[in-house]
Amino acid sequence: MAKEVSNGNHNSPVRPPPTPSPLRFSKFFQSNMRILITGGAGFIGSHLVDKLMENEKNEVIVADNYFTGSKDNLKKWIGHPRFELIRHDVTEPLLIEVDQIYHLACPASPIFYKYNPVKTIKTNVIGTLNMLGLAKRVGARILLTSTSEVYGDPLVHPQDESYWGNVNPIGVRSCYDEGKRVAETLMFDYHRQHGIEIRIARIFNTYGPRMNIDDGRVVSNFIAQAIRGESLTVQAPGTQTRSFCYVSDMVDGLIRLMQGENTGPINIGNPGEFTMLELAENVKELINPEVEIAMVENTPDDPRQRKPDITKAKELLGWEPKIKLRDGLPLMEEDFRLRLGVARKN
Ligand SMILES: NC(=O)c1ccc[n+]([C@@H]2O[C@H](COP(=O)([O-])OP(=O)(O)OC[C@H]3O[C@@H](n4cnc5c(N)ncnc54)[C@H](O)[C@@H]3O)[C@@H](O)[C@H]2O)c1
Ligand SMILES: O=c1ccn([C@@H]2O[C@H](COP(=O)(O)OP(=O)(O)O[C@H]3OC[C@@H](O)[C@H](O)[C@H]3O)[C@@H](O)[C@H]2O)c(=O)[nH]1
Repeated sequence: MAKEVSNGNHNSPVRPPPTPSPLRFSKFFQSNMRILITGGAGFIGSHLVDKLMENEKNEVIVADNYFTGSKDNLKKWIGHPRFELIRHDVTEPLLIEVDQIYHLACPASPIFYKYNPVKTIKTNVIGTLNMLGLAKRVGARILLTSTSEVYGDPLVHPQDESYWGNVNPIGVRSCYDEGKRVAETLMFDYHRQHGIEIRIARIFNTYGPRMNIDDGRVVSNFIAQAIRGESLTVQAPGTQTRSFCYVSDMVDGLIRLMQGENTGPINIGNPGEFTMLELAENVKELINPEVEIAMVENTPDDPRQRKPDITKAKELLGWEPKIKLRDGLPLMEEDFRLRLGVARKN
């Protein structure tokens, strides 16, 4: 009979994890850690690749179907002996040998996740099942990038991890919100039932270089519009709030969570909260004071307020964000100007 261990976060005992792959305690001349990043060709994933590749003991494998990601984001690593890129859709099983899995694969921008909602659910549910099956087979630790959207249109503010959320189960955002909620459930069921080592990050709005220019998310929209000299499209009423985390802070938080001893869920985000009108005013002032701000129609079920309580991340991971919005926006502007081919006027 297997000895039962406590998972630290719950009173109920869990089964001990399966035996990790021998690769985790690897041999001479081999990397110590083989790390799979699903969705590694996307925005956050490619920055995570950059950070993990800095450690010479890591071998990084990216599996991505390029729906919203691109090989371009990884071009500096293609051909590197410690890097491998696989065109793969996570809704299909993947048979490889790895020690850690960062499971990011899923379109994140509302216009992309609503484009094919059934596929978004398949990605979240079947994709997460497949990655948990892989983790179980090889004894890998798996981290899921969940989202602040599991809190829906929150009635508690700021949101801490004990809040169960206020999600519309039949709305146009549900494919993503409910998909991620099921993905979290699957993670905990595999943990309790099979002893899989899990980590769950609830990511709040993240921004930075490499976001798709036509991504549709608010920071990338405003920066591209400001650079092109177009009006900044604030969706009504403009008083809705978000809290924006710079991508290097996010990557640091994800790695700490993976390497630490806590399953989560843990909020990772920047508690600096802004209305969309305030964001537009900041972008206008920093990037192009000549542009106008235009109020446009919003989409259904847009959350009215969002701000992470990061007490848990501070206490359990020793993590808090370092980059303020007004410092992060110019870093992103530089990358967008290069890609749009528009130089700054002096
Ligand atoms: N950026 C944010 O503000 C934010 C906030 C909360 C949660 N997240 C989560 O973080 C993760 C990464 O987000 P991002 O902002 O980098 O988004 P992104 O769209 O830039 O990256 C997602 C990546 O997943 C890939 N992908 C999508 N479906 C796939 C599938 N079926 N099989 C294989 N690959 C697939 C895409 O091609 C892309 O490379 C997502 O899981 C997202 O839900 C992001
Ligand atoms: O051009 C725009 C785009 C968006 N917005 C507003 O900006 C706010 C943020 O919208 P975004 O599309 O950037 O992102 P959302 O916060 O709605 O969703 C995001 O939340 C967390 C992640 O899981 C995902 O990356 C994404 O779903 C919304 O209130 C939206 O109405 C604008 O005012 N103008």
